[in-house]
This record gives sequence, structure tokens and C-alpha cells, in this order.
Amino acid sequence: MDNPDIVYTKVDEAPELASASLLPIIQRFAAAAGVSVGTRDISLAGRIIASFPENLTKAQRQSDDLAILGELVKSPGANVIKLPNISASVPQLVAAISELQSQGYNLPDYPETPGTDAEKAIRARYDAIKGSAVNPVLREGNSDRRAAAAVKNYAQANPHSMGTWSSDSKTRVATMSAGDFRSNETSVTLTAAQSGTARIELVGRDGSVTILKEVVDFPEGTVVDATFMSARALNSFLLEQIEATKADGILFSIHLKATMMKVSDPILFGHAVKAFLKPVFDTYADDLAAVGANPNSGLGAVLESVQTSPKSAEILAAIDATMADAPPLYMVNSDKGITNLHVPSDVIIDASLPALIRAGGKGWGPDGKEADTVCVIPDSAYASVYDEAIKDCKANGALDPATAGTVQNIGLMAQKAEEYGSHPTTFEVPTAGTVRMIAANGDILHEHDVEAGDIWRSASTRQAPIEDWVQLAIDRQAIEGCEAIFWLDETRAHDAQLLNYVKPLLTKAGVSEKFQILAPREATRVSFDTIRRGETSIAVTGNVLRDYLTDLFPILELGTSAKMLSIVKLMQGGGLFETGAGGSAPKHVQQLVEENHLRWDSLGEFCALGESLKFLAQVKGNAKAKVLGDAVDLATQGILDHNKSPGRKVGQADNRDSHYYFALYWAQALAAQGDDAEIAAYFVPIAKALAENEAVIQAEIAAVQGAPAQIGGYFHSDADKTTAVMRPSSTLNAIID
Ligand SMILES: NC(=O)C1=CN([C@@H]2O[C@H](COP(=O)(O)OP(=O)(O)OC[C@H]3O[C@@H](n4cnc5c(N)ncnc54)[C@H](OP(=O)(O)O)[C@@H]3O)[C@@H](O)[C@H]2O)C=CC1
Ligand SMILES: O=C(O)CCC(=O)C(=O)O
Ligand SMILES: [Mg+2]
Repeated sequence: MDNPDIVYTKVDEAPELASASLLPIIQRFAAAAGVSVGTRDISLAGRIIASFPENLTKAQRQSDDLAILGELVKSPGANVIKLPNISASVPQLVAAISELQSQGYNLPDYPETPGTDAEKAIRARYDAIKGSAVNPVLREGNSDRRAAAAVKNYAQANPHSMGTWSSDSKTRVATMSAGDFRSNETSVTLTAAQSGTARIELVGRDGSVTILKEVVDFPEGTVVDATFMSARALNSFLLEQIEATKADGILFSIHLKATMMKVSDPILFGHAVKAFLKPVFDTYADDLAAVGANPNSGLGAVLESVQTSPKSAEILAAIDATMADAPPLYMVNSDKGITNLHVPSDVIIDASLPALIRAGGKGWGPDGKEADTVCVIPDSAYASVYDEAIKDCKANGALDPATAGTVQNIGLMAQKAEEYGSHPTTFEVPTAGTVRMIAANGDILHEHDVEAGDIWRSASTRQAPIEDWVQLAIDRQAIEGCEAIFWLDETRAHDAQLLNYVKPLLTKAGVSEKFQILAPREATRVSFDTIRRGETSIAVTGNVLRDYLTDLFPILELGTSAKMLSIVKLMQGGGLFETGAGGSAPKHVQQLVEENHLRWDSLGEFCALGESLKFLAQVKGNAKAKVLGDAVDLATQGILDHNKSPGRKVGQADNRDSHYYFALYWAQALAAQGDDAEIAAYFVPIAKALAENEAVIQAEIAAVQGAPAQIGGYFHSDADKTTAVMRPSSTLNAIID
């Protein structure tokens, strides 16, 4: 099948609901200019279905669209609009499987403890779907994220509300000072002789050798890191912080990235669950093991398993007693008793800490009240960013969105760069010994003494992506002419290797004086000073800080990262246009189902669509696409100028209303432009019909709000039902179809 001019991804949750309303508008308008917009399914349910063809009927089967897209992004013609999708934790994966089974899909259960080879094979297929399985495949380029000028101007003119910061807030970041990934890191840049296939092995204390990974393939110039988290150091740190939090009399919280760090972080999360319930895990270790209670899947999963134990009443009572004696937990949903420790993917650091900082350093406690919070971030590599941000707010008060400048980001991301590509080379060490990484020529690249339970990992970053990233930073700085900072720490092993690339490249381009190189803490401080003065700073960062900073600054500056421009200039020449920098807003689905109001704001989609069309015009010399893209920008501006973004509450205008206005303004801009008379003539009657029927369309959309909505599934909703819910205006549909 030929690829359409633009691929618009099919995803999950709120953005997918929004697509049911927006995509028909986009396809209709684009077709008028001869631009085709097709879809590819990267939803969690779609990926599960595509993984088990032999279990399904012909009608149920689906192509492996992620694999198809993975190839497409390596071709120069790629033009993909990527909406946020679910990065599933085990509990989410299990829920999605069970929903599909209930719809008649004969899928195997997720084997929690695979025994037979067949179970291990099923588990391996499911594990490939788990966590952040989509983004790393599509991101064959580096990342450019920023607020479009119109969006930033709107945020300054219409500042969102911010919590108040008090200088005596007890909220603080707690991080490890030894034994963590940051402290144990070693890093090398491979010579020609060392390039090729490396292996990773564990030499036991008895001299036995276990191969952990047979083949890892690296070209010359790759920066290869290795490090480990000491389980012993982690546990004493966690126990210490639980005690310290109790003494402080505030909430305990832990912030990890169990989605993108899908191998290491669920294990760290499991340690936190065990530390928090230490007396229970000490006393009932065997009973918990007997019912398969897996702390890595969270307290929620443990509680579920305990139900099946003959000693369930006794164990549940012990859990209650331990919780009563522990510091209060930061809550995900205090009404429903869902704590920070229930599900590993509920509290994700990139989004959770900015939200806490935006709220004045407050989290929700079990009593449903806001309170100061200890924010545990075990590894110290990037914790200083949040520590410094919190200190800045304590000293200077909350950031003022009406006057704050902006921090843009250029992120090193291509080809699974750095920690976010480390899953195949991450291991929970089975027995004490030495983990060694041995290069093709026999050189020992890395060697660490480890104990059983330590988490060892290697991450790599290739030369071409590094060079591309530095060039992207140089280009962006030249366009903006503003402050630009490489957030790199000369005292950190990996960063020191990167700097060996960065500094000569800057010198060669004659732009060294335009860039600062600062460790994350110092860079945070300088960037806060800069935006408090109302100015712009470009943060040039690695992959993790790309993720963290593009939620942190947008959430403080704009209230949300959903409105960001997120462009991936693919290294093979194509373009990937992500919509926003945030996720798929699960809470929004709940609201739609309960009261038929969708508060998802599609501004990120509008911005991405404009960029995608202009990119199409540029690479394919398609003048009509340029006309469409320029008009999208005007429509987006119109949405902002006329305040047509969705309201939060039922009864207010919602996502569907905003799409009507987007269509209206887009059609009006196309009708009014003078570059293409044919397109203008085509859109004159459409713009007229949309404008004349404003009141009718608004009334038809408003009429459905308030009552529950049926979409026939959460992970795999029914297309017809979803369309009926999301396209309630027959007048609008008649104009669009
Ligand atoms: N690029 C990607 O594909 C990404 C995927 N994810 C995945 O998304 C899921 C949810 O992640 P989570 O961390 O909760 O983050 P989200 O960004 O989905 O949601 C956090 C909150 O931000 C607000 N929000 C986000 N987007 C919008 C929008 N377009 N319009 C209005 N409000 C918005 C909502 O606040 P409120 O409820 O107050 O309205 C929402 O509850 C996870 O599965 C995660 O892995 C996460 C990040 C990126
Ligand atoms: O891929 C994911 O799971 C999340 C991605 C993310 O948070 C980001 O890119 O900012
Ligand atoms: Mg993120």
C-alpha cells in the first residue's frame, strides 16, 4: 500500500477521541488540495492485536503498523503526525488484554511468571509492547520543542492560575549521594578497533561466566556508558527517607519514569513498595511469593494478589497497620484511595514534578487535602534540576506566566540515544560478581563489582546523532539569537565524553561564545533567572532532560505541555511532528464517559498539522500544501484570539466545539487567501456554510453534554459509537462530509 502524503497516527485515550472529530475535517480540507492524509494504528490495543495474528480470526487481524512506520521514518519521504499514545505498565497491559478478550479476541493472558517455553515466548511478545515501545521506534531524529510565538503570547495575555510558594515550604527533593547510577557511571568513546560487536558478561565470585548479552553492535565513535544502582544503597536510602518524611510530618512521594525506563524503573518502584511495607514483606515474604505478589507492578497489584492468599485477612491487617505507622502517601486519587505506590505508571516524573511545582509545592494527601511533600528521586543524575527549581520558587515565589520568558529545547534523541535506549542492556544482577562489557577487539570497556539485585545497565549514543544535535542547536540559536546552554556536567562520565564532541564542533562553526556549558543545577538556576526577566533560553540537552524540561517549563509557563510544538527532524530527511509534549490524559476519557464532555485541547494537533503541511510543501514542492499550512496557522491563531479552546467543565464548550471553530477559521483563511484561486473558490461556500450555521452547530453539540456517553471500550473502543459521540452535529457533518 502506498503511503499517504501525511500519516496521522491512531492512538488511545483522549487524543484518539479527539481524532474522531478532527480527522474527518483534516482529511476533507486536505483532499481539496490533493493532499492525502492516512492513518496508522499505534494504539496499545492495536499493537497487541498485531502481535498475535495466529490467535485471531482473519477479520480481527491487523497489520503491524508500528513496524511499517518504523521503516517509513527512515525514508526521506516520511511525514508523520504523531499523537501521544499509552506507554503501558503491566497493570495497563493486563487490563487492555482482558478488554480485548471480552470483545472476543482469543489472546493469551499476560504470563506474570512464565514457566514453560511457550509462556516465555508469549511474555517476550508482550514485553515488546510494554512501556514506551512506540516513541523510540519513530524518533529517528533529534528533538526541537518550543512554544509557537502565538501560543506563548496567548499564555502571557491569559495567564493560568499558579499555586503560591511560601519560603517556609517543607517540600524538598531527596536523592542518593552514593551507589546510584550517577555515581557509578563510566563512559568511553569507541575507537575503530573497539567498534563492532561487544558482549556483556557476569563473572561470578566463583569464577563462573554468565553471558548477559551476546551481541551489542556499535559503530566507531559511539559513546558507550555503563553503570549500576546498588540495591543495598537504594534500600537504605529509601528507609532513611521514609523515616525522615515521617519526622517532617509531610507527604512521601516517589517519582520515576517506569514507562520510558521500562526495565530499570519498575524494579526501583518495587523496591519503594517493599521499603514502604517493610514489616509486611519481612514477615510474609513466603506467603506473598506464594500468591505471586509482584511489588514491581505496584501496591495495587500486591493487594489484588493478597486477596487469593489463605492468610489474606491477616496480611491485609498487617498492611493497614504498617500504612498507619508510615508517613502519609502522596495520592493519585484520594477519593478512590489510589496512592503513589499503587501503579508504577501513574506518577511519571516528567509530568508529576512540574504539576507539584505549579501547585506551589503541594501534593494531595490521603485526607484529600494539599500538603508539602518529600519528592524522592533515587538517582541523582537529574534530581538537581527539580531541587534547584524548588529552591528558586521558595526564594523568589511562583513563576509569573504573564511575564515569564520561555525555555526552548533541543534534545539529543535520535537512534535510541542515552538512557532511554538502554532496555536491551539493562539487567537485574542474579548473583554477586563483576559485570564486564568487552569490545569486539577484547578490550574491557567497562567493569563493575556488583551484588545480587543490583541494577546494571549500559546506554549508548552514536556519533551521527550527536553531530546532528549540535548542528540543530547551532541553527536554532542562530534563528533566536538568544541565550543557549548545553546542560552538560563536565564531572559526569557520560557528559565528559559528549563534550569531547560538542566543544570542537562549536569551535569549528565559530560559535563557541554563543553557548554556555553548565551542569544541570547551574543551568536550571540560570534558566530560571532568564525567564524571570522575560527572556528566552535554549536548553540543549540529552534525551532524559529533553523529556523532563519539555514538561517542566511548559507546565509552568503555559499551564500544560499539550500546547507545545514538538518537531523531530528525521536524520534521513523526513519529518515527524509530535503533538504537544505530554501524554494521553486518561482522566479526560473518564469525564467524557461520565458526562459527555471532552476537555482535551487539540492545540498541539493544530500546531503539528501546520508544520507538517508546510514541511510537505517544502520537500515535495507542493504549493497547495503551503496554502493549506499557512491557513492552519491562521486558524490556530483564530482559536487563541477568540478563546475557542475547550473549557474544563460540563456545559462549557468542549473539544468538539473547538474543532468546529478550527474548521471555520481554516475555511475562512483558505477562502480569503490570494495565492491559489482554485482553493479559494472551493472554500468560499464551505466557509459560508460553516459561518451561517454557527448557532445550529453549537446547539447540536451542546445538546449532548451532561449524560453518560457510550464508546464501547476503553483501550479498544467501538469506532461507530465513538464517531457518534464525537460528531454529534448533523449540520456540521453534512458540511464536512
Ligand atoms: N508522547 C507520548 O506519546 C507521551 C505519552 N505519555 C503517556 O500518556 C499517558 C498519560 O500520561 P500522564 O503523565 O498522565 O500525562 P498527560 O500529559 O496525559 O496528562 C497530564 C495532565 O495534563 C493535562 N493535559 C495533557 N494534555 C492535555 C490536552 N491536550 N488538553 C488539556 N489538558 C491536557 C491534563 O490535566 P487535567 O486532567 O487537569 O485536565 C492531564 O490530566 C501515559 O500512558 C504516558 O505514558 C506521556 C507523555 C508523552
Ligand atoms: O514515550 C513515552 O512514554 C513518553 C514520552 C515523553 O514523555 C516525552 O517524549 O516527553
Ligand atoms: Mg515527557
